[in-house]
Amino acid sequence: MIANEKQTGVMRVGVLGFGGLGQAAAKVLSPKQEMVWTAVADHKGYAYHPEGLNIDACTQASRDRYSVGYLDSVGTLSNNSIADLIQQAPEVDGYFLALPNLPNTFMADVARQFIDSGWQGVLVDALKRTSAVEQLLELQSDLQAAGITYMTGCGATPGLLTAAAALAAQSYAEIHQVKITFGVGIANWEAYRATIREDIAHMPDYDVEKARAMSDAEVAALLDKTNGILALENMEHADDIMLELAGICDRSCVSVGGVVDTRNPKKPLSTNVQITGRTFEGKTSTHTFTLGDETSMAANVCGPAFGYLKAGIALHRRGINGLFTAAEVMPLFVR
Ligand SMILES: NC(=O)c1ccc[n+]([C@@H]2O[C@H](COP(=O)([O-])OP(=O)(O)OC[C@H]3O[C@@H](n4cnc5c(N)ncnc54)[C@H](O)[C@@H]3O)[C@@H](O)[C@H]2O)c1
Repeated sequence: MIANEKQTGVMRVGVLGFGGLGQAAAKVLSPKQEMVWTAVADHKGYAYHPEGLNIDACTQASRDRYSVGYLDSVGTLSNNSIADLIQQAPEVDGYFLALPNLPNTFMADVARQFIDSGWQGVLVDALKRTSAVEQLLELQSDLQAAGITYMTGCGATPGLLTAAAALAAQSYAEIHQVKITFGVGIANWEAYRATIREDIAHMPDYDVEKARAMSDAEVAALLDKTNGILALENMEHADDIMLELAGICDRSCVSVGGVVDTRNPKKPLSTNVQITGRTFEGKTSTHTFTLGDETSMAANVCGPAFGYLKAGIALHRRGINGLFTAAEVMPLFVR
């Protein structure tokens, strides 16, 4: 058995959702010494082992039988997998919520399940929509009272790029514009069903409910029409509210758009954030932070998510609970 986290320094980590991001998250964790992956849930079941889960066995169960709940000895099938896992695994220090936010109220509902359960620890999400983060803000005092430290918007965008904007803003006396442009390349859309549906929801004539209700065949037919490309602009993205909450600029100064190629792992363009402002000397300038083209969406979401999980655990240990965003806390590198 792994001794208590405070004695060993090892943090016990759970991943909720075992799709594209959840499986990548488990791979990101596997060489880490400071974190051990002990819990996972998907929509049909969960698996838990206090000494760590076997990534190959979990991936195989998910691929061949569509749920980690089928795993021998560590797996349990459940229609209420998140609530059941929370009860079965009280010593998990923190969870990465790699779950679809479909409907747009889902993540706030999951947060309420944690609040009601009596579990205390750290939650990290990679939420995208402004309105989803607004729902979590309404839970601020409940999270504090429950002893939960919740880090929201901690993926790539929002997340890494929002944090880069917050850092770059320090050169300026006034921020005029933050422009985020992302390029994502994935070999096949079915590896990231929720991500692609949530992106489709931003297209003209679509919304979250319409995209959520689409069958796989309908998604494939839409992608056939666009040659596998989703081009998105002026998206409702929580980078805006996060930078506003951090006191950096009004949300109207922030814009997010990008291109997703669902048929080619090569990025269609380089992901970047441009921060334009005026210095104290009156000069207008732009800082640009560009992600390396070789880094995948999964690397740029899961790396930051665990960096913020570590930062959240440090805050939680100091008795600091409640909701934080990626724009107000520095992620801590996980060794
Ligand atoms: N912020 C960012 O930069 C960023 C980037 C990419 C993706 N995302 C977000 O990450 C999320 C996950 O995306 P994905 O493509 O990996 O999803 P996916 O569809 O590949 O996987 C979703 C997983 O969640 C599980 N699940 C669904 N409902 C559940 C429930 N009620 N209880 C337990 N498990 C449940 C499914 O079984 C599956 O394992 C999406 O919301 C997406 O928007 C954020």
